[in-house]
Order: sequence, then structure tokens, then C-alpha cells
Amino acid sequence: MPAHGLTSLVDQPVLLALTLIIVTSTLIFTCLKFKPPSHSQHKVLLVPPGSLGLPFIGETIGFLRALKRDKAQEWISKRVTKYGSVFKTSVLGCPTVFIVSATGNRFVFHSNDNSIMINHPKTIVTILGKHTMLELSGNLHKLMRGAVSSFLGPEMLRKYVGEMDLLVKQQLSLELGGKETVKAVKLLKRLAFRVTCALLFAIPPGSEQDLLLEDFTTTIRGLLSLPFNLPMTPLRRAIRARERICNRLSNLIRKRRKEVMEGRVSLKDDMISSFVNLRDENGKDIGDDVLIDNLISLMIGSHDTIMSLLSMLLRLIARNHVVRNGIIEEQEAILKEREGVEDDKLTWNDLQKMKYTWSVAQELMRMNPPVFGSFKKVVKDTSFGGFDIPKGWQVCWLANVTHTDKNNFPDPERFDPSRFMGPSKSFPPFSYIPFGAGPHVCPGNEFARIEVLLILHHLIVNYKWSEMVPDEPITRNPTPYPSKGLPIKLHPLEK
Ligand code: HEM
Repeated sequence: MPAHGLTSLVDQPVLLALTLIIVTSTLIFTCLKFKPPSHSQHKVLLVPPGSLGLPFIGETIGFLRALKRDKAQEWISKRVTKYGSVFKTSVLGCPTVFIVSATGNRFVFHSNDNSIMINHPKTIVTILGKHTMLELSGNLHKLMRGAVSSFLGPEMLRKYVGEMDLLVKQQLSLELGGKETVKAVKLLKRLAFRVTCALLFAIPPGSEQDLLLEDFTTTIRGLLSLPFNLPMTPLRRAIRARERICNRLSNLIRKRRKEVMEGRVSLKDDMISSFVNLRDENGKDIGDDVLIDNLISLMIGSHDTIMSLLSMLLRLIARNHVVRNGIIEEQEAILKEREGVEDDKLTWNDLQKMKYTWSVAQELMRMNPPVFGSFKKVVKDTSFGGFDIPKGWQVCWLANVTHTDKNNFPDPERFDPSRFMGPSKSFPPFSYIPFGAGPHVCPGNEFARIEVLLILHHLIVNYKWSEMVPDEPITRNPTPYPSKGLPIKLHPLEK
């Protein structure tokens, strides 16, 4: 596999040292011109305990290295033990407060005095664009979210099931036909990208899709990288890839506008067609820059997370016979019930019966969530847990830590899908948050569920598989996946 974003810088000492020298001198120069915020002249703030690390770089390198090795939880737990559940550090170019509790998550998602605004780290905003839905608030957020949600709501999802099923079957037979081994991560990434491109954006399989996927893979590696736009860094490569993506999407939007005007496609056909017709509260067009940033976020959000969840599921199924047998039993029962049904496509009702399979996915997301957490910016001095958090700092919500808190999930190290099987789930609010929470909670969670279940169904009823690399470690970049790409041996099942 090519070097991943973080590896290229974090694991190459000479390049790293050179980068640090250039960056530090630039920042020292900037700092000489920097005026401290006015509040520090008047009031002594009681900021949380912790270490801001090296000047400017802070603790970014250690944090990113831990994240990449899927050890962020240990990195955080070490600091929680030393400083408590509210601690300060400095990562990704900004002093940061980690708040490690369900009440902390609630505070970050729902600060009701507007002291916390969405503002992701510089690398994320540079790559997703400043108009990404994740950064928007107010009317424009409502408008974009409404447009996206109308394609991800139950009515549309019921419509997608058959189409998605057909697509998944076709792609799997194209990709796996006659093969004895396959690298599952690449396969699942391509598959998830093809499904969302075809169903949500009406971009058919072909060279356009392949070139987009190649560039998206490069942009994703820059999302959580050192925030320095220098030659040969993951961020610089990601920015170049984003420029190419913008050109392609801009052409696509122009083409789709024309098709909508000529009545050749309907606004309901796909998200791009619906986006081009959006108007703000004054009846004005939404600019192409807003549309492009949101398409980029959607294209990344809708395939990388699914690749991550599915590759971790395939790895788990290869290792855990109890889970494997449970899933086989459930999926074969569905096949059996469908015997004699003429239309061979799975239906919405079939998916509702896959309760055990989905609870395995939910338990996996508890122990290893695809999105580890996220950052928000403090725009007004605020406080939490008796500590002041100054304006300009960032706060971080985390999924891993509340997911493995024994107060929320007894015996948290035990893999136990039955936690999600009961009639009512009794987790405290904001303790299980693989899809986030608050106004920016993931609108694609149900879409993700049906896609994951369909893909898993077709794999499990047609193949057995075994891992080719024993004890393959997990990497996070930024979603978790087996670091060597999960090469597997396929054993087609007799029909
Ligand atoms: C297993 C799959 C997925 C996981 C774990 C996941 C997780 C998340 C999380 C944690 C957030 C909140 C981020 C934040 O607050 O900073 C989010 C937001 C979002 N997700 Fe997902 N996601 C998944 C699949 C999808 C899919 C399939 C789509 C689209 C088809 C999608 C579209 C979005 C969008 C548009 C947002 C931004 C919403 C807003 O800002 O209002 N996601 N997702």
C-alpha cells in the first residue's frame, strides 16, 4: 500500500525535522506580530490542567501518531489519569480542551449560550471547504441539511433498497468473480463509492468515478495531518487533489443545471440536480462554491465511514465464530423465507429482520467507532466543570471514551452485541454517539445501515473468508481499518 498521510511525515525523521524548522521559524515570526487576546489582560483564567506541549506544534505529533496506530484512547486515558476528565493540550494548531464524559459531550453538542461554534481544525476545513455543512449554521445549514435529508429519509431509502441490492450484486460479481484472494479494504472502498455515486449523485461507473475516487483517497489522507501546507506533505497533496475534484464537480454541476433546465432530469433524481435548484431565503441561487464543498463532504462522508465499518466487520467475522454463526443463521433464514419469491431483490422488510447482524455492527462501532470524535471552536469565553475555556481555543468530543466507560457499558472490553438487541436501550444520553449528536448528527445513518446490511448479506451467503495476515493491526486515517488492507482468502460456498 502507498504511504499513508501521517506516515509520510510522522515516520520520516529528516523530513519531519526540516518541516518543524521551517514551520517554527514561520510561526515565531507570526507570533512576534501576534497580540494576546484582551481578556488575558483583565482576568486570570482557571484553564483546565494539562500540557500545551511544544510551542506551536503542541502535542500534535504524539496525538496523530496515537490516532494513526489506533491508540488514541490510551493517549487520552493517560492524560485523564494525570489531569482528570477535563484537560488541556494543543493539537492541530490550536489549544484544545478534551472533555471526556457524556455530560461533556452534551456540553459540546448543545452549548446553549452560543459560546461554542462549529469550527473544525484547519486541515479539515481546507479540504472539505469552508462551506461544508459541518461548518454551517443558521438558515444555510437548514437549507443544505434539508436538501440532503430528503434523499436519506425513510421514503427514499425504501426506494433505494432494490436498486442498491442490484448494484451491490453486480459490483460484487464483477470484483470477485473467479478470484481466490482480495484486498478487502480497497474492494469495500470502491464498492461503497460506486453505490453512493450511482444512487445519490447519478454518476455512473466509469473513468469519471475512478478518477474521483483516486483523488478522494488522497484528500482523506490530509484530513487529520500536520497543518502545514509544505511540499510533499499529505496536506499539500490533499489540496492539489481537492483542486482537481473541484474542477470535475464544477463541470458536473454545469452539465446538471443544463439538463434540469432542459427538463432532461428531475430535481428528485439525485442530489446534484436537487442542489442546483436550491434558493436561499432571499430567493437567490446558492453559489457553486457552497454546492461543491457540500458534495465533497458528502462523497467523503458516505464512503469512507462505510468502508471502515465493513472492513472491521469482515475482520471480526473471520475471527469470531460465534458472531459468524449468528450472522449466517440470520441471513440464511432470510434467504429461506424468500424461496419462491419471484423478484430476487432484497426488500426493506428483509432488512428489518437483520437485527442480530446490525447489533454486531453497533457493538463494533461502540468499541471502534468510525469517527473518533470531532472538534468545535470556542467563540466566546466559556466554562465547563469549574474550568474556564478561553475564546479561540477548541473543544473536542470523543466517541471512544464514553463508549468504553463501564458506568455506561458494563464489562466494556467484552464484545457483546446483545447490548443492542433488547427492546429498549438503556444507555445514558450522549454516551453512545457513533453518528454524533446535536444539530449536526449524521443524516446518513439509515442509509449506512441499509448499505452495510446489503453488502454483508451478499458476502455471507456466497463466501467464507479467512485472513491472510495474522494479527493485522488497525490504523486510523482518519477512520479505522486493517493497516495492510485486509487481504483475505475467499472460499465460495456451494449453492
Ligand atoms: C457508518 C457510517 C457513518 C458514520 C459512523 C457517520 C458518522 C458521522 C458523524 C459522527 C457525524 C457528525 C460529525 C460532527 O459533528 O463533526 C456525521 C455527519 C454527517 N454525515 Fe455521517 N456517518 C456515516 C455515514 C454517512 C453517510 C452514508 C452519509 C451520506 C449518505 C453521511 C453524511 C453525513 C453528513 C452530510 C454529515 C454532516 C451533517 C451536518 O453537518 O449537519 N454519513 N456522520
